[in-house]
Amino acid sequence: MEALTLGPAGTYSHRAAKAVADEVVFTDSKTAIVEAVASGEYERGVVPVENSTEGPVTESLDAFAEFDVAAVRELITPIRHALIAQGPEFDVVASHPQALAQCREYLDENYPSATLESMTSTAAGVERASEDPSVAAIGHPQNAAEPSSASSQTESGDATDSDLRVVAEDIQDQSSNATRFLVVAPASERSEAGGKTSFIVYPNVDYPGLLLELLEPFADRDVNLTRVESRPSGERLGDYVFHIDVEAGLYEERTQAALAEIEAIAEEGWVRRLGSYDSETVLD
Ligand SMILES: O=C(O)C(=O)C[C@]1(C(=O)O)C=C[C@@H](O)C=C1
Repeated sequence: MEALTLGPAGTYSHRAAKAVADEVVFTDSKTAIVEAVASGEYERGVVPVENSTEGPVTESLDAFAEFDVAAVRELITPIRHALIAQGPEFDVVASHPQALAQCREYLDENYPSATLESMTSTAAGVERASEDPSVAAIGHPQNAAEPSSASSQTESGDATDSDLRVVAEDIQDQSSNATRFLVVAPASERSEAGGKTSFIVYPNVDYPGLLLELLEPFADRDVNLTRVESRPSGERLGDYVFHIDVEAGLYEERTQAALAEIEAIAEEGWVRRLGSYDSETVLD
């Protein structure tokens, strides 16, 4: 099966996608991944949704609220960042904003005067570092070639891709840094089977105790919530869309009963079931 994910080759998304697809194709936006799966252009998409250090990947969450897709699998992968450059001297550190944020303390301590540059992905930062010796990237260590020898310089002395080296390893601020990805499929493949369920609620009303009312149906049935995230609806200030994950499958009577209560509370808005899925840890 083919999966669309964040490129170019070498991103953490690529590494996660390899665990579920024979062929991985790339784009440079998470919204584009979800949209392409919703429209049926791709059978599967792999998008990051949450990091243990930096929290939600908001672009992915907003895309789930905008486009109708099913979440069919969860992948959790440890994220161990390396600093990759052509040499130890550089002025700029280029990476995905999530990766820059996950290494904030390390960068403040070791490279306080470096300029931080946001890229569409960690691997895009590596490409940038391969083209410019004044730029370092943050990404998976395998994006760097072995330390270069003099023979890997071009005649002009320009650096080649193989001049990239790992300047420092394990630079993430938290050693347990991990990112959670969801594998998305067309809405028709939504499943009721699995140990976890994700859904999105837009109540389109606001009154004291609303959030409590939305969560109580699960507490009442002893269903554990694993995540609650509020995102602005974009309609008006203070108006939210709630992303809720629970540790129960849609096949379970208690999940269906809780969701029926929530649908009644959100009758002015909408509830989208992303579906149920199982979770697995993908190493490397
Ligand atoms: O840039 C990448 O390598 C990605 O796959 C994206 C992403 C993200 O958006 O969270 C994925 C995992 C890491 O947490 C850092 C970046």
